Amino acid sequence: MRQMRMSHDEPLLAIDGLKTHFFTREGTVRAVDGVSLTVPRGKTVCVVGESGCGKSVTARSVLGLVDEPGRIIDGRIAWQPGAGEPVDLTTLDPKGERMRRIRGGEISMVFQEPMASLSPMYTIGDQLIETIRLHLPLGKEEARDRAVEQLRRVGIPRPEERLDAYSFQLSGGMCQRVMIAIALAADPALLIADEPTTALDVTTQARIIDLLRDLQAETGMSVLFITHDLGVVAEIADEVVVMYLGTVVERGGVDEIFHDPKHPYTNALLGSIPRMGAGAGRRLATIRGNVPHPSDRPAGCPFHPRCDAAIGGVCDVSDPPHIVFGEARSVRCVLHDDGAAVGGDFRVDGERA
Ligand SMILES: Nc1ncnc2c1ncn2[C@@H]1O[C@H](COP(=O)(O)OP(=O)(O)OP(=O)(O)O)[C@@H](O)[C@H]1O
Repeated sequence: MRQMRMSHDEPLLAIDGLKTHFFTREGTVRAVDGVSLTVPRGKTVCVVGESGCGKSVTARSVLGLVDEPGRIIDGRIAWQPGAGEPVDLTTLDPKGERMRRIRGGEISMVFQEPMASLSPMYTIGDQLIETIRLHLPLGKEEARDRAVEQLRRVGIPRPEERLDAYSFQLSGGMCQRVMIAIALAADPALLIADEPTTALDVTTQARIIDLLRDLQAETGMSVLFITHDLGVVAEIADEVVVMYLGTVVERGGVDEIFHDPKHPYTNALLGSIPRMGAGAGRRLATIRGNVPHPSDRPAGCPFHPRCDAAIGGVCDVSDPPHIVFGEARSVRCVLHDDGAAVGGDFRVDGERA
């Protein structure tokens, strides 16, 4: 079932300078603090970083799903599924008609806990058919046929029977397949997957990743995939966005990130991937220290207290420069603030982290 999408150069989604803060009694939590990234048409962009870096809050900001006491306080999220003018999602009422049509219709999301996302009170079929009828002008029978087709598409055996099952009768992997079927029910242009395999066992994880890759290739949709697992990134990404403490520290194509990482944080993340055949006695490198809480952000480069390459009097004092090497290739680090050091075509952007 290949979909034809209008091809033009603008990215499907362009997040620019997004700031989403939580105004808690204890103070302001700058969970997302100036994030810029783009999702091109038909590509999979992975957002990677340790827990607490702001990956989920970035994703939830796109769909107007930021929990209280959070608020988008700055930035733009340009959404352009067709050839017309982009809509800035930050300007839409999160509970309004337009956002409700976009959410689940044009942009869908799957979450980490499939069991928690499905209601135990209704059958799989009820929940799938409800989503289909919400977004597509189909009668009951047609919606039921489409529901069966959707379950078949995500690899659920005997889909007609499974329509009458409840989530608690299915395994975690099957529930995640159902969630993916619901997410894709209205053929969205963008699927946001927030750690969709983290709660699953390793074999099931691999199957779900394969499924998402196949569905992406079949439909031509774009995918924004959030994970802390660089092994998963290697499997599925076209482009990678590395986040640290509410900011994007590096962006690049998947090969560039794995073979030519520029930010010490990216390097450290790569050093912590378990490798096949590395030898049972070999200890895995871990990144020293922890991600500080966003309300307690260090001065200068947020990564400097954990960085082996940090320069005293520089990294602990000044914001790192944003160095742009190409459209989807950039790094925020003073180590590359020198043409001779990196070579090639680069410029230092005026914008600061
Ligand atoms: N409702 C909230 N109130 C206050 N702070 C919040 C709230 N939701 C998220 N945060 C804070 O925002 C920061 C970013 O959280 P986020 O969930 O986006 O991180 P993440 O990178 O997705 O991590 P994980 O992989 O653990 O989900 C965290 O420090 C978190 O404590």
